[in-house]
Amino acid sequence: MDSNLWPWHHPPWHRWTIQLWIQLVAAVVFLISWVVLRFFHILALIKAKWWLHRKKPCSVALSNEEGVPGVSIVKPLCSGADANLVRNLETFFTLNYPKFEILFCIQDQEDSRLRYFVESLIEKYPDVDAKVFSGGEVVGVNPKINNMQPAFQASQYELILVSDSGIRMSEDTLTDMVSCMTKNVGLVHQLPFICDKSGIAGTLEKVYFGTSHARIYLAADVLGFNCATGMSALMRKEILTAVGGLKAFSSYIAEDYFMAKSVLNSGFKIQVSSQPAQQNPGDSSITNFHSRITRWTKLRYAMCPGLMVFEPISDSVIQGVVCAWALFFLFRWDPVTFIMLHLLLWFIMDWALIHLVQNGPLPFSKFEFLVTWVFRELTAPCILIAAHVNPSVTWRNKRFRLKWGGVAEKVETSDPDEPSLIPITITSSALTTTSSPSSSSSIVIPTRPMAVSMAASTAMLDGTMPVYAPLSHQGGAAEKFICKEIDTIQS
Ligand SMILES: CCCCCCCC/C=C\CCCCCCCC(=O)N[C@@H](CO)[C@H](O)/C=C/CCCCCCCCCCCCC
Ligand SMILES: O=c1ccn([C@@H]2O[C@H](COP(=O)(O)OP(=O)(O)O[C@H]3OC[C@@H](O)[C@H](O)[C@H]3O)[C@@H](O)[C@H]2O)c(=O)[nH]1
Repeated sequence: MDSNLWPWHHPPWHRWTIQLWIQLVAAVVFLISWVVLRFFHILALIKAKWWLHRKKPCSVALSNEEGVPGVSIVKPLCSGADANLVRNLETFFTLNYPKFEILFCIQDQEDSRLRYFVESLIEKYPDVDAKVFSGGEVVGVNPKINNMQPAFQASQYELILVSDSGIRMSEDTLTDMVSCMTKNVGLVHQLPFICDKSGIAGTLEKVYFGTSHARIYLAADVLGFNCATGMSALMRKEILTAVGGLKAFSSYIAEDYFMAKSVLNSGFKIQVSSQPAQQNPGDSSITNFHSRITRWTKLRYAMCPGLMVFEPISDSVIQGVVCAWALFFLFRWDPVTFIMLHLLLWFIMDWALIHLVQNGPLPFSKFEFLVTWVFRELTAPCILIAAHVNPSVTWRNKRFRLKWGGVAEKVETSDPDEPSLIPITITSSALTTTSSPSSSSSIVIPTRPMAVSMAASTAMLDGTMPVYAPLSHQGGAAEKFICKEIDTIQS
């Protein structure tokens, strides 16, 4: 090739410095990453279009008990304010699957609030086989595994569904998942998604799980990478038992990734179910969302350090900037025009993807989507940076240090995140008319509004304790939550 011809604005090849060669290699790598990411985007769209929300779940019709595999549903529950908990749990009692048991795992033996909620539901649905385990068993570092251990050991069926506390089910979700568990499949997981919610935090979560997360999750699934998250995962018990049961995963915080790895190592496939997971947390906030996504990023970096390079390159803003530079370096293309076109294409593909994942009208306008999408894409690089700043992870007020490979160790702290407790008597009529608390015992309630409402509702429903809450919550959100909670249980 005539060395003066290309790239025409640089000196001839034989006069190139090391620096120019490095720039050339970087430019080519960036442009390849652009093509690869568009390919991932297209794969995700195809998978979403042809796999998600299919009318007939997978292949088998599972309508009666004959020959149907039984499912032990393990529900790890731990204290924390969540106004949707009862409604979410109730959806497991109304599943139309013919053969299942629900094993509730209450982490804290003293947690009378959770016990009350669970026992009320068990009483309301006497035909559903449900049991309560409390206190867990310490078999390792991961508190979710410790919490689930007794239930796992007592489980009677061949399939285990690990289902996090914030998950809702439609009547046919379990049927859909089981029918995806074909002969060579060992784990069926749900694409994480989120229920419709009003408010900025709900919109942000929906935009994230419907675009950025769904893109990489579905593409990874098509390409056969292990991407399973453990919020809703149906597994063959024999595979877990063969590697030592849940205990085998207790040294990791990302137990979900390692469970899926075991399934793959045992020669089985993992399969994404056709219904996305319906996360329905009652305590959505932008802060909660960011700390959760940062925690997940830290877990991924510890497990697969290569992602520290690949994830930034696959970020829309970072990729736009580096590719704009690459095209300028190689062809003197206008960087601003490229970035605008790049973001527009990315936006349109994300818009199409979220529609496929949602499979119905979105609970926000196009304008709200645009604003939230821009916010999410601009803050995404900050999350990647934040994951490097502090290597320890905080999960439900417990802190862990991650080692390379994903093994975790607990960091003993004085729990700075633990809310301070202050008891203040509430004197609202909305509270006092629904129970007659005795004054013989007392409870202290955290200052956070949601926690106040939940703790107060327990006391109300028990009818045995006086109710305390900060005066600032009287007549406000706390009371409304309490009344809603009581209605849900009593109806
Ligand atoms: C030029 C090439 C660009 C390649 C870009 C690759 C970017 C990969 C980014 C993310 C990896 C997949 C993330 C899936 C969502 C995981 C959500 C999550 O973090 N969940 C955790 C908590 O539940 C869980 O413990 C983690 C589970 C899976 C972690 C996956 C790790 C490694 C997978 C490697 C796959 C790379 C290729 C992806 C191809 C699309
Ligand atoms: O100390 C704990 C923490 C959590 N859990 C349970 O673990 C489940 C997931 O907890 P959260 O909702 O706080 O966390 P996430 O949704 O981020 O979890 C996700 O990341 C970490 C993985 O181990 C999980 O499998 C995955 O679902 C819940 O059911 C929760 O009750 C415990 O039982 N004990």
